[in-house]
Amino acid sequence: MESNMSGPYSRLPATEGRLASQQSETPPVDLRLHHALGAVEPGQPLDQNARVAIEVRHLNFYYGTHQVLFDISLPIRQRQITALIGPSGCGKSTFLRTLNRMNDLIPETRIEGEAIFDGENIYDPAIDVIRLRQRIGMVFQRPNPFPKSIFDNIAYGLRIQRKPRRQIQEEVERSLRAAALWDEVKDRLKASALGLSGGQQQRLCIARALALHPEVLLLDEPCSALDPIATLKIEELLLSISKEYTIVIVTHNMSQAARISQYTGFFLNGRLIEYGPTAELFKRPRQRETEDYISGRFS
Ligand SMILES: Nc1ncnc2c1ncn2[C@@H]1O[C@H](COP(=O)(O)OP(=O)(O)OP(=O)(O)O)[C@@H](O)[C@H]1O
Repeated sequence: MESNMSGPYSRLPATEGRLASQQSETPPVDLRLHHALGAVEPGQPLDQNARVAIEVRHLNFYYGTHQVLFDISLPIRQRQITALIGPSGCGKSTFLRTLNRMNDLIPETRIEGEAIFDGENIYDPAIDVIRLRQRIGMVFQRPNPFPKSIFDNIAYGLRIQRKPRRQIQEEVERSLRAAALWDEVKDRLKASALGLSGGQQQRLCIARALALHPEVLLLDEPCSALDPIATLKIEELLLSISKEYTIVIVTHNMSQAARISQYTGFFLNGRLIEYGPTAELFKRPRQRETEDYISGRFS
């Protein structure tokens, strides 16, 4: 066990939004809603003054001739957590990867529209993509530490940036502390990162991203390979760093979206059906499809 379940999380179920698809019978809607929302109000308090970090406008995306995103427009607000939910294959991950041009690595993809970040269009061919990915970091579904020591995993990017040794040491500690991992690993920084538990590895990957001082952190189902306790640790960590970082998280776990985010976007078949404050989207969805999804009528 990585931690005691205490504090506000002790009352919350860690039920996956995919529950219905894993059972032969769909649970009653009110039970699903209970699972989705838990015993607390959905949604973190909004910062009403939060600026827009990334303004996405009329985004279309194609794999070859296959269009998978249709006219997506939404603001990603600064130092708030935005959750992206929706059934499998609806385009959440593809959308997330458009935000730091990770899709560029996939051949024969095409994008239309724009995403304005710090006054520049992310899709402008003149953008320095390496720099963009430092400013908009990414953490993936499966923890993917390098087969190196814990220290070297964090130091890797800093060494590429030719940071002085002393600064690297400070950054390693700062990042591991921010990722709530320092106390667990401070006595074995030279040990292989592959010896850490799955949850620790994922926090290491978050620390590795934070070491490069990103402004935005994109997380693609970061807890899907983790047990409920490790999942709650990641959620606590995201809540603590969201005061400093803009976070966008793809999740299949509706209770997770309801617990940790200020804003939620619901995707279906490549379209953004609804976007808004998490509390409103979960309590008073405006679209029938959103209501059907969050109440478990399909998954
Ligand atoms: N590399 C790729 N090449 C071609 N098609 C792809 C590729 N990646 C995803 N797709 C297709 O794009 C669509 C959207 O997929 P995407 O992974 O973005 O959805 P998702 O909502 O994140 O799904 P999941 O929740 O299952 O991860 C799907 O039809 C998928 O098959």
